[in-house]
Amino acid sequence: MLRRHGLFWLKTCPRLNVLLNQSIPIPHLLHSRDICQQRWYAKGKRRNQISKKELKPLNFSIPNYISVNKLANLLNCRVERLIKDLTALGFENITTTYILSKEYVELILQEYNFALPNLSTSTNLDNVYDELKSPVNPKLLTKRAPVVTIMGHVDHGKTTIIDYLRKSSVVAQEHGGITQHIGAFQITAPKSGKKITFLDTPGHAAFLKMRERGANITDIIVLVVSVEDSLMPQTLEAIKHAKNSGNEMIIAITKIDRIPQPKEREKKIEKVINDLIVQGIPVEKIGGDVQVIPISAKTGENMDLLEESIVLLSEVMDIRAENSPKTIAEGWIIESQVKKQVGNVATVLVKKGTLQKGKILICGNTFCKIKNLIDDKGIPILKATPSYATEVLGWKDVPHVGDEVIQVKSEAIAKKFISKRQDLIEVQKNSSIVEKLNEERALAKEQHLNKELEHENTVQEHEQNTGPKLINYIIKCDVSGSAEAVSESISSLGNDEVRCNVISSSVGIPTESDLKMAQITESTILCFNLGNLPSEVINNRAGIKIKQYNVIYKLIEDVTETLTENLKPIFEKKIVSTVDVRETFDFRLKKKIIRIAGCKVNNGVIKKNSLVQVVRGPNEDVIFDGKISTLKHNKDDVAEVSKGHECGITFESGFEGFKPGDKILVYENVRVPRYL
Ligand SMILES: Nc1nc2c(ncn2[C@@H]2O[C@H](COP(=O)(O)OP(=O)(O)OP(=O)(O)O)[C@@H](O)[C@H]2O)c(=O)[nH]1
Repeated sequence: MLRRHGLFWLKTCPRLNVLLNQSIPIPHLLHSRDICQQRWYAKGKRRNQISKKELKPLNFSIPNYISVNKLANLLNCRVERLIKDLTALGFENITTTYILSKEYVELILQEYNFALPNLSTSTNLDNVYDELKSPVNPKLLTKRAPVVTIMGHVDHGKTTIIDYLRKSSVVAQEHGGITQHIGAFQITAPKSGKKITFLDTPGHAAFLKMRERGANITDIIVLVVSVEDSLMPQTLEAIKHAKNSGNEMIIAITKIDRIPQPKEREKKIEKVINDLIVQGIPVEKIGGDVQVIPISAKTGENMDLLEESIVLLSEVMDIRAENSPKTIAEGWIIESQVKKQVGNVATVLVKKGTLQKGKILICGNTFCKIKNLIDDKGIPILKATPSYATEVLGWKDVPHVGDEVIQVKSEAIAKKFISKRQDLIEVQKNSSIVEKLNEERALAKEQHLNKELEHENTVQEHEQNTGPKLINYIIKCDVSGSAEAVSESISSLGNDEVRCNVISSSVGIPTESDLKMAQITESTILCFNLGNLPSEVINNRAGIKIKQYNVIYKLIEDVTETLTENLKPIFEKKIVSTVDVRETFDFRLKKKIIRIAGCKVNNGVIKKNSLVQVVRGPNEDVIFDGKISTLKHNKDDVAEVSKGHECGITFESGFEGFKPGDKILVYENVRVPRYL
């Protein structure tokens, strides 16, 4: 493992002395590529100074992964020497079986003065498709409609505003009254006749990620605040996102019809405005440019004003996009799902260019030849221009929400780039497997050493080493946005003892391979918004637990409960009776003399097999902790003796160290309820 901080290059590597006085920050091990790149960069000058003559030819090809032992063989050096050099390079706890990735091997080979073939390029998952895009040509920019996101606290009225705007009832169709995924649609503002595209972001905290994406692909954020509640936690969150995204903002104070009394209404609106000022929003009242519009989406009061404000602001912003016949189309996936009879469908918000039937799009690991474009009213359309959100049919696989869509010239190009991307994913996956393997080996070694030093609390140490207990889940949802959101909201649940572990999250009914994966990983499958599941899934032969939900907080509650049940039990002693030792008797049984405590029960009941502590003196020092062995009343064995009665007691493990004046505390171990 690499050291995370401090000087990286040490004196033991003579070629590295040049960097001795530089402190190179070392990022987390996972970013091995970055680490290598930093080192290459830091050493670039020095590298250029090494003449070609000094370099040794490399007569083997560098494998993607190789153990330290095998590398030493290839380099024809002793493995102890290689380990020493690796330690000097910043690796820790290196063993002969430690696996090195190609990037590290390249670095090491350079240290050993080998001539390297072309180094790994800096292509990564974020930029692998960049070369497909066309550079922006300012001359071709034309006006486009603003993309508006409505944000705010749960139940403050986002859906009702959208509902009013498009005059269709969305509120009534939703499960649990919560908007469960981003919907997008374009309206023509009735007064100005200008177009506005709305993204309907969900109000529940679980959908934070989707909302973040909404904020990033939007031009204007309409922040909805209920006049009755003023700013609430999710309003503050939305303000934070709005500030971070740098989008323009308009405030809509909703539900004003609920306060008909003008003076009282004015007072409440004032309070909301003041709360906004406290949050650093430059509203017009203090000379800022953020407009505040009190509205009622129920009665329609001031709704025209809100639309006009959006149109006006977008005019000022002069929002444009490139859309010439040659422009390569780009956009974002804002929703995706598998639809019965239609197949894979994704809503694409067009950023530039035009989507048309027959064009080919690439997105993540999938592509599509556009079969059809459908607008938000379910009507097929011929093309979708910038700022338009349209359902795109024809995807080979369901694309992920938030992923970028880029037009490509042919299916062959799409396939070529997808395979390039998949190679990168494979490398990344293998890297994490290798890292895990290296860590497991290091842990095993550590545990082996610990075993040698083992003493009474070894078990406890082991528990600490192995980390929290993982409760595994596989998530299946109707749309990929929900799958991500559900995964996001439960994967942070847990503590140091028990944690939720999301094995996978995807769209669609659980498949055979999901069930297999659940069996191998002992996972529960959480189904969200999937409707009725086939009985072969519910009653699967492997007995995999399948749980179904259509309200997100019920799902979170359930997972939390399961995690809580898996917390280690904690017991507390509860005293149920106290007994005084008054005298002691010696009783001869065959050849053995047995000592009996002659006692009186002060309160409660003492039972045969009761757990007891014998305590002594004013500090009640415990001199015995265990079970009683026999309980007698007069000369008879009895099951229990209650308050006020006398009894004779012997103790387990032959304890006879009691004397008159001692006290016996009878207790029960009571399980203490635990919470996450
Ligand atoms: N009287 C009145 N009621 C409103 C107004 N706006 C919304 N409501 C009501 O407030 C409740 C919540 O409204 P929604 O539009 O579902 O709120 P939301 O912010 O979209 O909620 P989530 O999707 O759960 O985040 C519903 O019962 C609406 O009828 C308004 O302007 N006036």
